[in-house]
Amino acid sequence: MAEWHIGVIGGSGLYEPGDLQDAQEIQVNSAFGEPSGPIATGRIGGVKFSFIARHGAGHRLSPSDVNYRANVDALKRCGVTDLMAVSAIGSLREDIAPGEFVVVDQIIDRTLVRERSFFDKGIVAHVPLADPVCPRLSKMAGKACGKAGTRVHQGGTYVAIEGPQFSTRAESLMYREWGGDVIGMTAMPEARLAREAELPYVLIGMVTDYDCWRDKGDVDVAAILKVMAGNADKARSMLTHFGAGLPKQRKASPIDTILDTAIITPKDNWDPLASSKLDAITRRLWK
Ligand SMILES: CSC[C@H]1O[C@H](OP(=O)(O)O)[C@H](O)[C@@H]1O
Ligand SMILES: Nc1ncnc2[nH]cnc12
Repeated sequence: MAEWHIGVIGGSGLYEPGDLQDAQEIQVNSAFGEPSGPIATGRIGGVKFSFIARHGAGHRLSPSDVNYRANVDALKRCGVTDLMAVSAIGSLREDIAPGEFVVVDQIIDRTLVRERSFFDKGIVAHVPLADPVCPRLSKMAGKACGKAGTRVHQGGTYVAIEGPQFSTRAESLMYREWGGDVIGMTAMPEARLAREAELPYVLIGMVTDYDCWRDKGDVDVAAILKVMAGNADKARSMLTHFGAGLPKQRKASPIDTILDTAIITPKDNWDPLASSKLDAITRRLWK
């Protein structure tokens, strides 16, 4: 059993975590390039948290420009044990309304041009991804959303599009046919990379709009921004309740050691350059 250390990736609208005590801002270098910005570390409810704003200060990075590998690697270097993503999402279902939260449990990946693996050269790994989020964290996050006073949907399929444009109406209708419940632009490759970094991942979507399947018009960014401000307050409250509600000690998760059975390249054949880039992620296996 060990201490929790929650990494938080704050999406559109959530640029700072709120109630972070003993806060410090640190710059963390990654062998995978530049993270989106500095990491704020501190404690919420006595639990360690490290926070990064996904789109950087002032929201300068588009979903395709976010260096997802560097962000996950930098948080791993800080020693986080688990990863919580908070994201603005559109709804593909009548019953999921703007202002509500969805604890996502499945993802359909429609992204096109992103680095999606830490194991792209010199060491080959195939991690399982059937269930891309951690059920334990999802349950606790759902409870925390409820305590923050928002209606929460426990489970839902997120369609990850490349963006930055919103979808065409035909695409939006097709995603509904596919079983998509919500839509966004960032859950992939983030969830893939979290799994490769042996970090249990939870994704809390804050609904801002109905995408374009429902009404005649377009998705309206001005309307999104209005809903987003209220959502961000609720997300900060959710983080406070989440920190307060965690059990004192963290029990091991199967995801903590997922690379034991995923790396197919024998250690003797590991490329030294790949190995040194992957030092934070594979250090556990060096012994
Ligand atoms: C501002 S609406 C579109 C934008 O918001 C979401 O970002 P994030 O997932 O980081 O909250 C969505 O994925 C798009 O990037
Ligand atoms: N309708 C939508 N499509 C894609 N990403 C979104 N993020 C928030 N609303 C969205």
